[in-house]
Amino acid sequence: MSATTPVRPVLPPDIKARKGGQPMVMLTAYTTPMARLVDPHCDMALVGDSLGMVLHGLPSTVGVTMEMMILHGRSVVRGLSKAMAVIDMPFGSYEESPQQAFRNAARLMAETGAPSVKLEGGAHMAETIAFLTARGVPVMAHIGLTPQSVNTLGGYKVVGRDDEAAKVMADAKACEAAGAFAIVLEKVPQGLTGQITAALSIPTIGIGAGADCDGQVLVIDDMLGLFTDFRPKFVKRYAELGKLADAAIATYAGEVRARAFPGPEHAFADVLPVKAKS
Ligand SMILES: Nc1nc(=O)c2c([nH]1)NC[C@@H]1CN(c3ccc(C(=O)N[C@@H](CCC(=O)O)C(=O)O)cc3)CN21
Ligand SMILES: CC(C)C(=O)C(=O)O
Ligand SMILES: [Mg+2]
Repeated sequence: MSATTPVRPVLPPDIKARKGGQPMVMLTAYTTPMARLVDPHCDMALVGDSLGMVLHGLPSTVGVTMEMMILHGRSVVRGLSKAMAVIDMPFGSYEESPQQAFRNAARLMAETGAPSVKLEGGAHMAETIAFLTARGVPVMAHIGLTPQSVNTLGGYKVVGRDDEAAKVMADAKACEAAGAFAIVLEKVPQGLTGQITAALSIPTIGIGAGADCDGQVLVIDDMLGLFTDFRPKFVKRYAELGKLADAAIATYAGEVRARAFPGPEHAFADVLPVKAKS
């Protein structure tokens, strides 16, 4: 491509068109440097509200605010040149009414530059998804385990076993009918994931939902071994960066205490020779 040809950004219709193709790749990113690492390899970068737990030490995603999502969303968008940003709507910013959801989604998009939002909920959010989609807000839905509802669900358990399966399928179909461009399936049994993926004309993106999805997403700090407070079964560790960092910090601490760091190569020469005292 010539230097004068602008790279056309990936937009939600491009993602939607990849239904049934090669699996799409999505990771979270919360900052510019992480976005730069994710961008060349991924189709989408998720500014997940998991940032509340991973970066801010919150006990769940319930305490995440619009201000936190905007600050991190801006940071991520600055680091992307190829992958499409998706930004989570935080708890309390969209559930009240379609109007509240539009006001906050528009703010997230306008103030971060992300071309799409994600919100948790199935059939009960369908009216809101349709309202947003009709007004220029592309929506990725998130069903199955919806972490913002941890207090009503009572934990981060599998959703959609036994008699619950029909409800998850109905949620998926309701989100599709409402105009969602893709759906995240979290901690859904793999057989049900396959049925949902086959039944829908929009892509499914799985996390703990097995292989039968149109794409996969993970929290980047989990797969890099940087976040270790909990380790769901669905996380595969591709690196142990937390362990590498611990070893590096321990070495630094030892060298400082032993006066082995800094060495002369890390220091600056004086302009004039320091005169020896006579
Ligand atoms: N770092 C991180 N990774 C995530 O995947 C993630 C977040 N944070 N924050 C928001 C939600 C919360 N999620 C979670 C959190 C914990 C488990 C977990 O501990 N799962 C265990 C079983 C727990 C149970 O049955 O109660 C597992 O083995 O899957 C799963 C998903 C997924 N999301
Ligand atoms: C786990 C993913 C899907 C998410 O919603 C997040 O990172 O907040
Ligand atoms: Mg989330």
